[in-house]
Amino acid sequence: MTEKIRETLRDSKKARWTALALASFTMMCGYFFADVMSPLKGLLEGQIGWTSSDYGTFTSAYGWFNVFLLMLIFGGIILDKVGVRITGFGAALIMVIGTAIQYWAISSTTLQGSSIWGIKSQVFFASIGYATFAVGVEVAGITVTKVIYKWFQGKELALAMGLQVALARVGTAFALAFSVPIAKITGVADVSRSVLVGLIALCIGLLAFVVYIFIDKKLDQSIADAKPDNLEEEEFKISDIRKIVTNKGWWFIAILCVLFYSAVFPFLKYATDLMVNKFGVEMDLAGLIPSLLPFGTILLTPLFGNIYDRMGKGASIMIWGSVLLIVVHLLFAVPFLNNWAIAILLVIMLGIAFSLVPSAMWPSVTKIVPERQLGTAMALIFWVQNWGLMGVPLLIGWVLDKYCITGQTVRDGLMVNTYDYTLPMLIFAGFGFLAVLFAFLLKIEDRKKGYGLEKPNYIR
Ligand SMILES: C[C@H](N)C(=O)N[C@@H](CCCCN)C(=O)O
Repeated sequence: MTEKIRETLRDSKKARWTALALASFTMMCGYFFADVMSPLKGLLEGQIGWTSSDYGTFTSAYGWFNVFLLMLIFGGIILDKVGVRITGFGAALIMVIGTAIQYWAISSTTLQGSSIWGIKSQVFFASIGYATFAVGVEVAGITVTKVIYKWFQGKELALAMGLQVALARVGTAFALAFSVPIAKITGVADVSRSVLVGLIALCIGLLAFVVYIFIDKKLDQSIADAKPDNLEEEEFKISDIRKIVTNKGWWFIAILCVLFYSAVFPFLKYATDLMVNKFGVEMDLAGLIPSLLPFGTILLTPLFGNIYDRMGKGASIMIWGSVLLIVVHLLFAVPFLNNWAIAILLVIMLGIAFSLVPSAMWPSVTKIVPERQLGTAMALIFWVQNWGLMGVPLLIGWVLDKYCITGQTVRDGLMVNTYDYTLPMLIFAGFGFLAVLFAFLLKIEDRKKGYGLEKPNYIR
């Protein structure tokens, strides 16, 4: 007698894609807000008198609570202990609270003129708001990974994760493209207006997650109904943290992650300046070339995810993506390749690398650790990654000031330094070399342990 496999809600295409759309929408709003201030640096200086170091303090706040107060790790543990509904709701709420604090700080006139611990009060509270928001958005990021695994395991797992990342990139692209127009919409520039739009978007994102909670409850009910013997699943224990950090495969992914992302996100922070100094692009247009990066990844990340689902080769995809990263940064370093058309080509190639690695890396984590440890494992990877995202921009800034100043010039009526970017680009290429090494180690470990990284995710 053949036993019929009982279906759960995840077998309904409509239900699982709706669940993905809701959770990804919340993340998209988070990514929009994460970058809403990036194009406003000049306006912040002009409108509310922020200096470059004020702006630097504010951006570095992203890691304050996540890295130093270990909030990200606590978030992962909470996720594995209490599940996606409470954690996701809490994370989305924290994003809203952080954003509201930041909006209050930026729009308030009462904070101007005073300081706290040597930091302008307005910068201080805006940074506290941003640091709070960062806890929410990072914990939401790991929660969404678990949400996607819950719905898409054995199905279109990497495609779904790729689509989630693609929607997040849409959020980033919207912030880069529309933050300045929003601030200037009435003709009088007001940076707080863009922050307010981000706050409204996040409130809608919170509502979307509330709707998700209802579908998630139905999924759990359908799983319980379908389980014939009603076996209790093993629960996450604090001792599982030891199991994660003694897992070599997990370390290889965490190190690959910090190396790869350190050669992309921190590079983007200096890319506009690189366009001016090396490729001779006008200041006003220089930001346009790096801003092309998210657009390519919107199409390519799900495409590569789909390839991984159907054909496997996850570890190989990560190796190829890291090799491409080296090629891009080495070509950026070659002094005579200084035509802006080459810069565009290299950013497009970087976009391909930045689609290849994430499309394979995040689904691969689910093959290396069991579901009950997924939140904590992801949180620990993000934590390691956040050190790189915080430290590498500081390292590059220090290298530029110490070794790369070539002279001075007048731009926009201000005397500024000119830089030779060869050394910073070689440093980024060095991260790429190490990333390839760890991607290979991961592939070898996969062969030894049989994680199935080279196998398709889709079980027909
Ligand atoms: C910045 C954040 N820690 C991060 O690494 N985000 C990834 C996407 C993670 C997707 C998890 N479902 C990114 O590439 O933006």
